[in-house]
Amino acid sequence: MKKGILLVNLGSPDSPEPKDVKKYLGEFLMDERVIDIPLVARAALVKGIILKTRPKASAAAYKKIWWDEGSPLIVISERVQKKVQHLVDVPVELAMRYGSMTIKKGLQALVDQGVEEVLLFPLYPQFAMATTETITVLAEELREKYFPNLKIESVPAFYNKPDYIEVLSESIKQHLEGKNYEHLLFSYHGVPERHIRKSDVTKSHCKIDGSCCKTPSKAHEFCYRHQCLEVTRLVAEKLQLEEDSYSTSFQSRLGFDPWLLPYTDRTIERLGKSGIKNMAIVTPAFVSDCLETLEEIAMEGQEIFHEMGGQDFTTIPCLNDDKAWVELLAKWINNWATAKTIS
Ligand SMILES: C=CC1=C(C)c2cc3[nH]c(cc4nc(cc5[nH]c(cc1n2)c(C)c5CCC(=O)O)C(CCC(=O)O)=C4C)c(C)c3C=C
Ligand SMILES: [Fe+2]
Ligand SMILES: [Fe+2]
Repeated sequence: MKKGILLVNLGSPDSPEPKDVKKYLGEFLMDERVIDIPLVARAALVKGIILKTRPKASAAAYKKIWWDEGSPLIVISERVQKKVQHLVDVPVELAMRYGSMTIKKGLQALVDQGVEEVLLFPLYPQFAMATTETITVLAEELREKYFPNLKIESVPAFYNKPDYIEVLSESIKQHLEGKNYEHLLFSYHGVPERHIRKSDVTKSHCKIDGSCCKTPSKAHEFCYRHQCLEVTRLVAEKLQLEEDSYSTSFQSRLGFDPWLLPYTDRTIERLGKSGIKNMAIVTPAFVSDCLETLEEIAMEGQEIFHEMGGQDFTTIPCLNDDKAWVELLAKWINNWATAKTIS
């Protein structure tokens, strides 16, 4: 059976203009695994409220980070795809969950090359209903409808794979070389607390406050919060960070529901107020820099820190097209193509 790979990331609008941002946000936020409320209520919230005001504000934010070649998230993902393709013998295509570079087009491109068995690779280290799950569910729906003879296997969350932790830790170490930072903040994209409860396969493990996340449980295979906390713990162990010199927070909350705590903006504020002058921040829920890292963290986060009296704010880039990361992706893909396992 001829094999092929489909790398999948989140997606971006076609341009930073409000009309394109509105179209993109409409598709993104109407996903039942992103805003997980009944359809009628979701449509009223998204179309009746969010899309009336947010596209203009989001478009202004996108304009600040947009590159000549396009959206950073897409341009970086394309660079990764091309570099990985040079290192493996199977076809590698790239798709986005939302926007123009659809998963359907990605699967079609592989089928057109004679591929019969696909490794679907969501580019997210941690599992979340709003990221990994929505990709695998949509790919399966498309397979049933358009590609019934195709076999699709998905890469599960890779947050605790030793070789991933090694590559991430090394990248953080390199970017902190020569920096006299006092605190390293691990900021992960947030999700509503409700999402964590919904993904609890045991239906009884999750305590939301995080007290459960250190108790071994089957629930952790699908617990975003546990997986984020584990990345922080494993990197801190690898880099031998001193206790109290690092912490974890969650960014980008939307709406009024409770999201995972503590919030990144409040944490930066608190660190600045507490007299920390030099801080660094890393964003390991994203493998590519994007609006949430380049604008919300590197611009807004820095501004908050400075307003609170902080001085040096170091933002560590995502893995992007880092050589070691590309080589690791290629290694996993080659392992799957030859031995059917990515380890
Ligand atoms: C770990 C990855 C992500 C999770 C989990 C996630 C959940 C999530 N996001 C929203 C709402 C928005 N996210 C937006 C941008 C955005 N989100 C992610 C990743 C995750 N989102 C990325 C990589 C990006 C950047 C995309 C880019 O083009 O660079 C936005 C749009 C921007 C804005 O208006 O702020 C929204 C809205 C929800 C509701 C959610 C729920 C679980
Ligand atoms: Fe998001
Ligand atoms: Fe937990």
